[in-house]
Amino acid sequence: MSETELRKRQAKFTKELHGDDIGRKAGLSALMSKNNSAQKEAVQKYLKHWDGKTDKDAEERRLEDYNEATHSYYNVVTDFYEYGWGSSFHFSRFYKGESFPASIARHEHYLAYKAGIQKDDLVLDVGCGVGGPAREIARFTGCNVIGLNNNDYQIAKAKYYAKKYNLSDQMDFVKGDFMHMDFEENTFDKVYAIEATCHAPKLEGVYSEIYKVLKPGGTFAVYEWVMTDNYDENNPEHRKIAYEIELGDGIPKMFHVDVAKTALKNCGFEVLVSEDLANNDDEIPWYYPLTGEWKYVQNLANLATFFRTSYLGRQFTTTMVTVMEKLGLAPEGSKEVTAALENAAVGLVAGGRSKLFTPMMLFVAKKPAEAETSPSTSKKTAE
Ligand SMILES: CC(C)=CCC[C@@H](C)[C@H]1CC[C@H]2C3=C(CC[C@]12C)[C@@]1(C)CC[C@H](O)C[C@@H]1CC3
Ligand SMILES: C[S@@+](CC[C@H](N)C(=O)[O-])C[C@H]1O[C@@H](n2cnc3c(N)ncnc32)[C@H](O)[C@@H]1O
Repeated sequence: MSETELRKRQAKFTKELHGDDIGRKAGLSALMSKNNSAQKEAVQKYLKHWDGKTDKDAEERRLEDYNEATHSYYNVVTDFYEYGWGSSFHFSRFYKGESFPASIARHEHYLAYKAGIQKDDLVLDVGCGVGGPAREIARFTGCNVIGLNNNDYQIAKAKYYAKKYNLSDQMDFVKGDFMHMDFEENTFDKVYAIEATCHAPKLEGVYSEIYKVLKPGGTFAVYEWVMTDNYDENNPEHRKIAYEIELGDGIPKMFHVDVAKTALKNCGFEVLVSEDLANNDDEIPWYYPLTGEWKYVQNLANLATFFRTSYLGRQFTTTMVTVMEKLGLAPEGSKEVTAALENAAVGLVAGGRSKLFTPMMLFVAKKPAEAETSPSTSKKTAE
């Protein structure tokens, strides 16, 4: 199917699934408004690739179908993410006494700072979600942001929030696959990506597209999801953790940190910073909201978030969604989505505790000032 046909089909399906009036409802009330048969189809489209198989053929199929698989994943999890986490879909470090939203915002500010984003810069947010980080970074720096996303539902939501918070003049959100970007070469002053490029079937593909659209001398900063140096692909215990993360988070294949670093260099980037922000002595680990350990609760105002993300809260949500599905209040397949998200939580905590995995491998990379983009090279690596 051609790219244009796929886009049309995905846009039509989004209308069927979520209706026309996207934005006003979020979380469980948005879930309750979804079309039943479309939801069932979306859940099947996502889960068909995660049938427990970890052999090369199964992996190959997931890599090939990355666009549809991820599109379907975010069609079914976005409402749960907003309900449980908020509108920035990423992790962060936690300082003692710091509230949950403050730490999420600080993580975004830090990336903007490392990327050197300035007032009036034109910035690309690769895999922008519903625009939480774009809104924060635009306010923080005064830059202009284009958010790129292959999920129509999230784009509609991001546009709705930008308007609601009077930020439409500073940002726009466009549909597109980050493996094949439509922007002109040398367009953006800075590019950032937060916990999104791990959905790529090949990191060289997305990084080379970023290189292409970045101006010479421009900076790309990314929080990458990778398996660390402690990870051994041939160790079944390790592979199980990686698979749980892939399944629960809609990722075709978790790559090793060296794969990411090498990919950046192969695309022509000069890697200025390469640091695992999770590899530290922080008293409060990044994955604490998913562990349900009360000792880490920093702020009573965040109790609702803490409860929803904790093991107990997740069981509560699963039970509630199961009952809602039985009563016809939630669309069919919602229960399966909460089960997949449970895998995500378990895999992420196991990966975090064992330091086999990090969601915050910070890379800051520069496109050399004298760089000439050769379309043939960037095309070749994108394939
Ligand atoms: C998928 C990628 C690359 C990044 C997303 C990171 C996180 C924002 C999510 C990873 C697992 C998610 C879960 C939830 C919210 C968003 C995540 C932490 C829930 C807490 C949402 C509410 C559900 O009832 C349970 C979910 C568990 C997993
Ligand atoms: C975990 S979310 C992170 C969103 C956002 N960066 C944030 O922190 O809130 C990953 C995002 O990547 C987007 N994404 C995944 N694959 C993509 C692709 N091939 N092209 C464009 N966006 C993609 C998803 O739709 C989703 O918005």
